Amino acid sequence: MDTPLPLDKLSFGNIDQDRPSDGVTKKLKYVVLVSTGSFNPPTFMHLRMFELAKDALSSEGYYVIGGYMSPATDAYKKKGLISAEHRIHMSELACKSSSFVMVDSWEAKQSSFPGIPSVLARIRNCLLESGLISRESLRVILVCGSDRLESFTIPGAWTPVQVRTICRDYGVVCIRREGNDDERIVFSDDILNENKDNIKIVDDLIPDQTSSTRVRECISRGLSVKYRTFDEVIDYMRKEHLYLNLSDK
Ligand SMILES: Nc1ncnc2c1ncn2[C@@H]1O[C@H](COP(=O)(O)OP(=O)(O)OP(=O)(O)O)[C@@H](O)[C@H]1O
Ligand SMILES: NC(=O)c1ccc[n+]([C@@H]2O[C@H](COP(=O)(O)O)[C@@H](O)[C@H]2O)c1
Repeated sequence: MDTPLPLDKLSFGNIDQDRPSDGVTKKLKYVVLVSTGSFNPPTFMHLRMFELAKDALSSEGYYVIGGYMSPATDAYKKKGLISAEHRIHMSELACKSSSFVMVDSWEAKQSSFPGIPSVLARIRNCLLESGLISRESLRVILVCGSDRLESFTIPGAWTPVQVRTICRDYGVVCIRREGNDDERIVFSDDILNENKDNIKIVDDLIPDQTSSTRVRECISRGLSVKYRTFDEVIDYMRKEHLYLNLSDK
């Protein structure tokens, strides 16, 4: 299925002006951030992750030119996962407030589960084919939370090839979640440890434990989710009667 990658929010800025003031002289690299997830529904935290990753990478001399949320396909079959159509639409509503984050619906439209390396490769290839950026100056980096990083170490959840590809060929920015000991996770796993220089762990000064599960739970109990996610997402969920009954699927 031909799904064009949206490019409208990519911004190359003025790379000299944006050079960090701490005298970092290494050549700036353009970064595109990618977050895969169910986004069932998207929350403020899903967009905050991009802001946190961008701040962290900018301070190291990288230049973040854009970001993509990649909602999972229905073939992911996670409990309570509502249709990709709704999740894509809500992710698009969530991204409206961002100057640089877009939605790539390619993964969501696949009839089988493509796996994160394929999502990252697809985004990188589309960007290179666009002619906007050269292979040497582009880095595509996965943004995730601690639970995803930890899942890389759970036997059977991923193949070693997938984890190595993600960490070595792309890189990971991990946003610490629920006070997780991410450093220990990296240290105690062979593949993560051998790629530790490509894994950046980021703490939010204001940690936020919002999760989609908790948002769904609030909705099903008739509780407010205002200030947990975007008003447009709330309006959409209300209009479409989403998550009212958690035993739906
Ligand atoms: N509060 C948070 N702090 C750090 N990372 C988060 C947070 N919420 C979500 N993430 C990360 O966002 C990515 C996409 O998450 P996902 O869509 O699975 O949301 P979730 O809140 O974990 O969902 P669910 O509760 O349905 O499992 C994952 O890498 C996840 O770790
Ligand atoms: N082995 C794999 O490739 C694998 C395993 C689990 C999750 N995922 C990814 O995680 C996303 C879903 O995330 P959550 O389970 O956090 O909602 C999907 O987009 C999928 O790409 C991939």
